[in-house]
Amino acid sequence: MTTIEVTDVVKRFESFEALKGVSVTLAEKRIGVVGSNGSGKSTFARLLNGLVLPTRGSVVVDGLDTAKAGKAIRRRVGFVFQNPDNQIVFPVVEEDVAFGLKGLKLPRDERESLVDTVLSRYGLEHLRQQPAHTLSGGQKQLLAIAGALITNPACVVFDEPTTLLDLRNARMIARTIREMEQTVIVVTHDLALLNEFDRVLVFDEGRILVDDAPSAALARYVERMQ
Ligand SMILES: Nc1ncnc2c1ncn2[C@@H]1O[C@H](COP(=O)(O)OP(=O)(O)OP(=O)(O)O)[C@@H](O)[C@H]1O
Repeated sequence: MTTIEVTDVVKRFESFEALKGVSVTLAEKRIGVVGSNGSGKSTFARLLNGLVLPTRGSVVVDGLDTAKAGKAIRRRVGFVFQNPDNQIVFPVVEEDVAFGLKGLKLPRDERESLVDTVLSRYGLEHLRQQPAHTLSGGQKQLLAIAGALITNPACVVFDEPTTLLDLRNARMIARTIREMEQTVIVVTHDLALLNEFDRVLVFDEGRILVDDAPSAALARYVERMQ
């Protein structure tokens, strides 16, 4: 289990405060993050593995501060972006999925075996030689998840993982997330995705407005949106 301690975080982009003092400790296995457009959810998600650093305050992951140990934290906390096209960097599926292993200096057979395992876990083994840009939207999202998981992070942050997908692929990704062994933190507008989660945070104008079990938190969110 991963514990992430966010303490009094302000994030400013030039003069705009996207986060206005957020404090929360995340230690549950499945945490959802919802809120209106521009409320700071993506900024919060990116803080959790040091993709964004706080202007004030701190983010500490299992005792490591994101401002000082970003690289070690990104091995522990993976990130899946909303649009898999932003995450796919190599032309061929098997090369792309292996990207996270670069720099780890693994022997070739060990690397190959990790690639085999992760491709088969996400049902992508028959596509391994295929150009990544020819995959369907759902397959690309699975490839992005496979690429984030190949280094076996303890926690994975998803930023709107089902937004670009059709119903069938959205359901497949939802099931994939539900079945993951890792700690997952999911930013989404798809409230049904969070039904069986442990905890839901509702963001509003750069602050956490509600922090509760899914049914209570989502009811407050829906009420507020009316
Ligand atoms: N790099 C940046 N530079 C300037 N402003 C930014 C930057 N990143 C985010 N913002 C601003 O911070 C605010 C919060 O953005 P964020 O992406 O965190 O919202 P969000 O809740 O994820 O929204 P959405 O649901 O639309 O994805 C927005 O007003 C956005 O314009």
